[in-house]
Amino acid sequence: MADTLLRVEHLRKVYESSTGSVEAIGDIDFEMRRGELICIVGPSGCGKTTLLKCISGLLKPTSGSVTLDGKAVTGPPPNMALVFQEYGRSLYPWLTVRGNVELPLRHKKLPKAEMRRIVDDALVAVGLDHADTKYPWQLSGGMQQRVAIARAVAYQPEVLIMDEPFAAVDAQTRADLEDLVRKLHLERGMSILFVTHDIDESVYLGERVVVLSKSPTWVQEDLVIDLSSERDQITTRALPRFTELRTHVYEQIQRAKLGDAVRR
Ligand SMILES: Nc1ncnc2c1ncn2[C@@H]1O[C@H](COP(=O)(O)OP(=O)(O)OP(=O)(O)O)[C@@H](O)[C@H]1O
Repeated sequence: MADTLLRVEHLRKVYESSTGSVEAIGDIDFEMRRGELICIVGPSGCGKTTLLKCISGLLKPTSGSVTLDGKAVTGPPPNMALVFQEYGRSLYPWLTVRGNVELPLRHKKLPKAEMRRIVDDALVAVGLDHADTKYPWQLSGGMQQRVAIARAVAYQPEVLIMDEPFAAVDAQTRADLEDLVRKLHLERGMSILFVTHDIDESVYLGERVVVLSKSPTWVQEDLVIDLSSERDQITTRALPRFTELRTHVYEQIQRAKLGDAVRR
């Protein structure tokens, strides 16, 4: 694939323990181009977190490989950022918003003015430029998740991995954060791999939706989302094509749950 950023090849993961072994990932293969926004969906417990842990170098696969920007992933890659569902646990309560966003940049030893410029830019990008001196516990859940996203933006990773990032916020905040992700992708060309349980969210956000089978998982479908890149919560979700796509993904997940999809 031209300009491949991330390549997952024949990835398999079996958890071994004293009580036996669990094959979480059967055989996963997919590629992501630079600048793409891909959503991953699948039935509950199918192996999404295991897959992300292998991609982010936190877990060693049993076999197969992950390659980022041409380099084999054998530990957490420096050019990757992660945003998780538990924003409360990913922010340091004793640091201000600015301090939290700055933290991963500190080892880059940037001149002070450059660091300030990058952090200011990231805070503006997520709409938190007015809140830089606040502490996480003074912010709403949605604002805290914006801080986590600003930290990832400031770090300027090659790829941003998001694991169910909006599962713990209310519906209105979730819609705003989805639009923030679309904006970062469109305006900054960020490459984003986004795992979600929410079928509508996957179709609204993604340029592709990768549907995983039930565990031990494999890629049941890799669907191109042929909606315009300019999306908005009201008109896009009201399009007949949006409804067709979400119905299709829904049916695929039902098949995945039943385990009746046949691997070609
Ligand atoms: N450390 C572990 N040891 C043994 N089995 C595990 C371990 N972690 C996960 N599993 C098993 O691997 C399978 C996939 O789990 P995983 O958490 O990756 O799925 P998931 O799709 O992220 O789940 P959810 O939809 O609940 O977020 C499940 O059967 C789970 O019980």
